[in-house]
Amino acid sequence: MAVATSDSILARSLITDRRSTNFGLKNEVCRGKVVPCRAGGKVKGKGKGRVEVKAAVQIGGLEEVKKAKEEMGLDVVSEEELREKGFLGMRKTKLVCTIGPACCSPQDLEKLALGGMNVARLNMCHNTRDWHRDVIKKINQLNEEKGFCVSVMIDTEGSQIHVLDHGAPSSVKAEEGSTWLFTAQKLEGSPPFTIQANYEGFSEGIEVGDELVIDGGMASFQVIEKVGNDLRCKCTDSGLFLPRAKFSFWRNGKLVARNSELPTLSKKDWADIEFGVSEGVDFIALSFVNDADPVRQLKNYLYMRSTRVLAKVESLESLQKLKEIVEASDGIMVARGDLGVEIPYEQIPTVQEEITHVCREMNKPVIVASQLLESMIEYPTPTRAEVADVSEAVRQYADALMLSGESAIGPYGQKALSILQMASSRMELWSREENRQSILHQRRLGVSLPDRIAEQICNCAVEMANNLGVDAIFVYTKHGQMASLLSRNRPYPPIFAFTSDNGTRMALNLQWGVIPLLVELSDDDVEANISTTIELIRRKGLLKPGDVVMVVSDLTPTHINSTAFQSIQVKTVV
Ligand SMILES: Nc1ncnc2c1ncn2[C@@H]1O[C@H](COP(=O)(O)OP(=O)(O)O)[C@@H](O)[C@H]1O
Ligand SMILES: C=C(OP(=O)(O)O)C(=O)O
Ligand SMILES: [K+]
Ligand SMILES: [Mg+2]
Repeated sequence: MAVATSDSILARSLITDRRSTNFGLKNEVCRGKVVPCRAGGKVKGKGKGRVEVKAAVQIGGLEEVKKAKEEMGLDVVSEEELREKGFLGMRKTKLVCTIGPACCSPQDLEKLALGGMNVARLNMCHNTRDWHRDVIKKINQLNEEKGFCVSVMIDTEGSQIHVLDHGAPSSVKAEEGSTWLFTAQKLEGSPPFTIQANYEGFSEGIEVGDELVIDGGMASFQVIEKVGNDLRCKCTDSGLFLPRAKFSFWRNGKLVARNSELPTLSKKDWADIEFGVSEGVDFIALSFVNDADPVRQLKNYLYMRSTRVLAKVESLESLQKLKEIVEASDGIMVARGDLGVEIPYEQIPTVQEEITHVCREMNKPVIVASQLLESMIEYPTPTRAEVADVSEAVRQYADALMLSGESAIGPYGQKALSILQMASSRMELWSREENRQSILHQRRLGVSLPDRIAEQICNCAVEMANNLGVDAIFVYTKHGQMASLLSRNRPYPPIFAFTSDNGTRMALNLQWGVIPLLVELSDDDVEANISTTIELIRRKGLLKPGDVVMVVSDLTPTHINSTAFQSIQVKTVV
């Protein structure tokens, strides 16, 4: 252990702790002995914890490139929010908006970006690839020309048994006691009381007496006869068939598990994935993941690309294999729409809390999705119950909240987004005041020593940052690992994650409390990185004298002779 200090007592007191970590120093380990070293670098000490920050020395043509990149450093929305609300007032919970016909013009997309949309979601169930391509192009333009930082996610269609044809353009009502035929055969004309399912094997394993539930409870039927593959059913609970309404079968109060017969990644999904990759999307969300295999398969396919794979938890099977799915993926979506078709409603709140907890433990970002402000698809105000649901997801420390139809087809998408924004800021403040962060336990993640050191550094850094009341945490990251380990601890101050990898920047957009910035970073000069980035934020007038920044750095060796460097430093801006 080495210590940079003007005070030999501090150095000697550290000897009592005999573990050889490399906290705050190049990792030359000496046990039980104080070895004085001369520190280089460009940071001058000025009393305890007080330093003078000098601009990094920039050389020749590099300067131009660096300046250009710096301009992309902080996105316009974070900058504005920081000016308006200060470091501690910044929203930490990330916001995802589904883009649909109601919000796909450049003007609408810009309003959503200004309103705090961090990730735009494109649901490949709907519309054409050309339409999606056009939206991606508009978002890229907003990012490049107007300084936004909006990531793009595509969401696969996946395979699910649903209504293909119900004989009407919109909804059809089923009255209690009426008898209906469910078939996979193509319908000729619009025969009454007949529903076409999308999958030939939809009735396999289904028995007379089973219950057929539409859209998780919109309407219910009892199977009264099986004719070949067709099912004749009697309506036991009246309701509506909507386009693409979902089927689930129940026996003795339990779901008859059947989705596993369908492939998670269909031919169309692979074509959509190829499309997404060629368009450079940042996230691919996989629908109806039942185990870790399709996630691994897709990750292998994406090998060496920065595209992140999110698994949607929306089936009974995915709950049974939750941990292996979380482990294999880069993040999770709690897709409550379909999940509510597969498990009884009353289980959704506890299942959501469990999933967010597991994701947090395993350090994977989690999105809580579907029906957050459902009534706003029609009305300009949410129900109070919806606001309470949103706040609960924030209280559980989900990384992100998602709008679906509220933004895709509703006329009040921007307002819905502003409600998510306000409700999350409010609950984050309350959680901080109640000191709820400290209640959360975490399991150890890392196996190798460097991973364990990184994890410990981030855990300690956040505890220190909260106790000291620092204004911001700065971290330098290649793949986003250190930034996400800090985020996992849900610190009070925002985490400014500096990276020279744009893929990492866009992926970090989904992580709680992280403001990702694209900058040119040195591979071996930590002090230069620190002074350049502090200067970058200070030049914008966002850091002022007296502000305290905690700097966490982790430099992995790039060649054999160099050493790892991991440190926590607390700097007061002068
Ligand atoms: N790209 C799109 N084009 C047309 N309509 C869309 C699009 N994306 C979403 N929608 C509409 O918004 C609704 C809500 O979106 P989402 O929750 O993603 O889909 P779903 O309800 O099919 O699961 C959809 O039912 C659909 O009517
Ligand atoms: C987000 C979900 O998936 P999709 O909208 O694709 O059905 C869901 O089911 O909640
Ligand atoms: K989908
Ligand atoms: Mg779904």
